[in-house]
Amino acid sequence: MITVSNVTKFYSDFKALDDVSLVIPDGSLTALLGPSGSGKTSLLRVIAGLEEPDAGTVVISGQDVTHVRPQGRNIGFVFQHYAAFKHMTVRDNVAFGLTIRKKPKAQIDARVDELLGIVGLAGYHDRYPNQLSGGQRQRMALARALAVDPKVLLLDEPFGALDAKVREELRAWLRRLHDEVHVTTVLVTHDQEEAMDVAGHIVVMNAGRIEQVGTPREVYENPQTEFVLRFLGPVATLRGRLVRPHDLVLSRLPAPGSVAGKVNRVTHLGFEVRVEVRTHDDELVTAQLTRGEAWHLGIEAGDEVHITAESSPRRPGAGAVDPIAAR
Ligand SMILES: Nc1ncnc2c1ncn2[C@@H]1O[C@H](COP(=O)(O)OP(=O)(O)OP(=O)(O)O)[C@@H](O)[C@H]1O
Repeated sequence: MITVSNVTKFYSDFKALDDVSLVIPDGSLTALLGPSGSGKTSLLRVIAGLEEPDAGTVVISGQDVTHVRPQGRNIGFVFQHYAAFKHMTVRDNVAFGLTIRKKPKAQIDARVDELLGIVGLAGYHDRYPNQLSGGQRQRMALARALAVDPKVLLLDEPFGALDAKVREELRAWLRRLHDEVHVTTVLVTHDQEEAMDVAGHIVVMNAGRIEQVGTPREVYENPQTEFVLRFLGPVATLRGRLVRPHDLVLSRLPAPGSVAGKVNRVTHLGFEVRVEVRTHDDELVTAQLTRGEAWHLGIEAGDEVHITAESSPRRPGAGAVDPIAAR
């Protein structure tokens, strides 16, 4: 378990972290999610010991490590622009931490084989980093970080520099890897889809503070602040109330609490259909329908419709969100 208590971090007179407290459970995969400058990297660096906080403490597995150097914390790291040792083979890069700990050669060879298998680079022992693709290099970096059996794995935008398709593959792969090795993992990302896709817990950060902590479902379906609601997905405004566009229901006939309007535009985006409605109070509202729903309604520009806002957690069958059962 990682326990961060009342951590404040200044860079000169700029407060990058403002009284941050957080508990990261053992074996979890936690994403620190927030816009650029919200303090994600600073928090990760404080956990890693690369930055010392101005106030507060960091405890890892019961040990107060606030003033312990990174080398003494038993953590593994991977950064976005991972600096591999270019003159060393994949084998030697992965073995590095074990070699400097003077482990026996047979033990190192066995561990390297095992790790290269886990990260999908079996047989790549003798290549050099410049003979690998970007995604393969990041996987080698993960193998290297895992080699010394860290208690905690810290990843700062590890797939940030890669193209969308490779990122997606690596995310799926990271999830599987985490299921296999269960090392407590903290991942920094500014990409909400990446966080929702890969993490079991999401810590939403804004301006040096934590806005909300929860499972992907909790933070998406029960956002505690307007910031979280807006950061995690699109929002529409209906009579001043903020809702997700897919929680807007359109009907031909008025319903209790519905708002009347005229369809401005219908956009077909494959599975999704966006319907822009100008209400009679002159609000412009975009509802998101499935193709089936849109077809069923047979809606076209110029039609009169009635809009109702539904909140997804209360939709029949969905039930309340159970923080334990969700993911
Ligand atoms: N070494 C530093 N000296 C001065 N200011 C810094 C330093 N490192 C970070 N900052 C500032 O602290 C704030 C938080 O930075 P941090 O890197 O933690 O944010 P972030 O959420 O990780 O952002 P990004 O997604 O852009 O990396 C930013 O405003 C940044 O400019």
